[in-house]
Amino acid sequence: MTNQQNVAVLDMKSRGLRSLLPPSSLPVSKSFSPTDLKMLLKKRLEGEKVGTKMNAWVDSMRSSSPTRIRSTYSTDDNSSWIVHHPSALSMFDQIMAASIGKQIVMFLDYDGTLSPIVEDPDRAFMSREMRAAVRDVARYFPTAIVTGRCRDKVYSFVKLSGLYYAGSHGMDIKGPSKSCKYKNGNRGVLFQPASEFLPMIDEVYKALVEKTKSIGGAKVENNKFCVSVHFRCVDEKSWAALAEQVRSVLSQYPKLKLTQGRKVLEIRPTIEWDKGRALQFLLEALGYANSNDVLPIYIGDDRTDEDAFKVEEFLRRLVDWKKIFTRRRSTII
Ligand SMILES: O=P(O)(O)OC[C@H]1O[C@H](O[C@H]2O[C@H](CO)[C@@H](O)[C@H](O)[C@H]2O)[C@H](O)[C@@H](O)[C@@H]1O
Repeated sequence: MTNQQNVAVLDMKSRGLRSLLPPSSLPVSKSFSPTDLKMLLKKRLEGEKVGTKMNAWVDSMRSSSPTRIRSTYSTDDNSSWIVHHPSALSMFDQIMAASIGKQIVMFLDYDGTLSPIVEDPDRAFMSREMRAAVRDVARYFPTAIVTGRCRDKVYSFVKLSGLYYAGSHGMDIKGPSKSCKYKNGNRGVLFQPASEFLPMIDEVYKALVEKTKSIGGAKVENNKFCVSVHFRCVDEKSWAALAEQVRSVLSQYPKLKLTQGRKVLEIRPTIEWDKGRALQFLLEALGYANSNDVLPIYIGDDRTDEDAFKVEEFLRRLVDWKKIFTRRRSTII
């Protein structure tokens, strides 16, 4: 009887423990003290917490970069996103009407907006036609490239000196290297609100390169004030492993946070600064702080995958409009 009871108790413990530990790690004949059990339970709960977090990460990695098919909305559906956010091209005349008497300032995202999305981030080149369209727009309107990329890298792709560049998600802002004819112009502007994070970002970059080197297709990109971990070329089966490596590095750096882009995990400082703040900063630098005389236009791809041809067409129409408008005004005068 006693024996049976003992067996029963042992059985209960081992069944209970089996659910706390992976099967292979269960020493069947070992008896566990209440303290052991408490510790195991605590570990299990911690594990579950991390596990839940990891599942959430992987789910959101899966949902990043929706396909064109998923982002095509039916205009019949009143609740669809596109009804509330109509194409800038179809609203072109209305936008231009709203811009009369105001200075248009152009803000352009790079990846997925000026350049197509490609597998290798080092080969995301923009077309010659797109470069010409951006160059023309910048002739008529103050123009800034606002990107998650390192500023020098995006400059090496865009190769236009008359523009403002805000790299590292707006944490690295520089004015045009050639003379600028706009209001205050503020040609020499250089703003780096996260400069104290440089050594930390460099350290994290190295740690991530090391930790992810065994995961096929993973690529870590140093964007100076932030780091990108690309998983576009990683087999989906390894996404959880990759996310776990990123999490383990990030857990050592409470001053850094994780955000997500298109098939990319982005690690950046927890400062109150982003592309939106960079946009405000640039408007101020151009002399349009709290001004009603300005119409900022931002073109970015976000999650809806705007077609680069549409972006180019919009830029061209803007320049044509400006030329016609200027001609008309000078005829009236
Ligand atoms: O703000 P953005 O200019 O859109 O930069 C965001 C990230 O863009 C780049 O990655 C994306 O484009 C790559 C090339 O087409 C593609 O391979 C990757 O999957 C996309 O996420 C850039 O490489 C990242 O560093 C930026 O964070």
